[in-house]
Amino acid sequence: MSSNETPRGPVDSSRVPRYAGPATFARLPRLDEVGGRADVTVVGVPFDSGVSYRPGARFGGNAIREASRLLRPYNPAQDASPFALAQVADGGDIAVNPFNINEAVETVEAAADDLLGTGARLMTLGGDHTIALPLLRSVAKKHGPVALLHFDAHLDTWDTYFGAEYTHGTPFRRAVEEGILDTSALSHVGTRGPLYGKQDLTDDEKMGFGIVTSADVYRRGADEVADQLRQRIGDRPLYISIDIDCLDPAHAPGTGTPEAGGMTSRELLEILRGLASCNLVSADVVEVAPAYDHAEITSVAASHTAYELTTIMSRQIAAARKDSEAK
Ligand SMILES: N=C(N)NCCCC(=O)O
Ligand SMILES: [Zn+2]
Ligand SMILES: [Zn+2]
Repeated sequence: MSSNETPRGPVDSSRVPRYAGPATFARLPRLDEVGGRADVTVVGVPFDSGVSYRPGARFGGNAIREASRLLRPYNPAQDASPFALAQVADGGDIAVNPFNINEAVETVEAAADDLLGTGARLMTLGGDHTIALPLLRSVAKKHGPVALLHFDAHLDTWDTYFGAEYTHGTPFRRAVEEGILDTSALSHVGTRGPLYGKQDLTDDEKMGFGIVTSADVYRRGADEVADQLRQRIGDRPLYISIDIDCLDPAHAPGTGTPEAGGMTSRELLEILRGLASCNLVSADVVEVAPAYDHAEITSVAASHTAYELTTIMSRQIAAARKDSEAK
């Protein structure tokens, strides 16, 4: 979008009831309806062949789109209208091979290359957590090694499962091995639950990760946690990967590997709002498995999470545009 064009926003819910018509994220236009170019492209990756327990996250993206019908255009928590500040559009799904993980990973990387190549930032809706690896590869091609903020019950830095390198429990070990992460700014948030052994933590720390457990969030509060994370990240290009199982199963029952004792959706949203000044280059929300959901609890939480992330990106795009116009 050039600076003098007005972004095309969502369908007006006061004219067309929000439950009518096919779902796009937040009722935004499809990418092809805005000439194939957007500032932020929302894209689904219906892939869950990398899971170690309950399958079903392949249906996550569309469940989030359905739940996002109720999002409204003004975000008071960030005092911004994200879809007016920048062109946000729904790029549909990346169609990947469910029977060949390696091929699926390659397909996601190539599709992300194409989308990022248009100048857009990506707001990806998973899919299981395997897809974070090809997304990070693509982002690193554009920005160099990126800072990573990983919200998850799990470390996802394990080595292999049944000999498989690309799974939803291993993307961040692969990413560190490939040198696509800035190892001076890696954090897990929301970590909890049983591990295979203490070595899991030793390995993870060696890779450079800091851990903010879900109990830390509860004890210290969202603002203090966000402050600490912001300091660690600085002005590095940042990728945020959000496994919805970072939330307690009470707040996100619809997921494949639930763990008790997680964050509330309020804590997650507040931490994200506290990161609004970070240079967020792309993000994902993964592991929504609607078959285990009730009353859209999980997909509503995921849709609001994606909304906050989109708002952060839109605000930065608008601010950068203003800056360059002033020059
Ligand atoms: N990324 C998610 N959601 N889960 C990873 C769990 C891996 C395991 O079963 O040990
Ligand atoms: Zn997880
Ligand atoms: Zn995960």
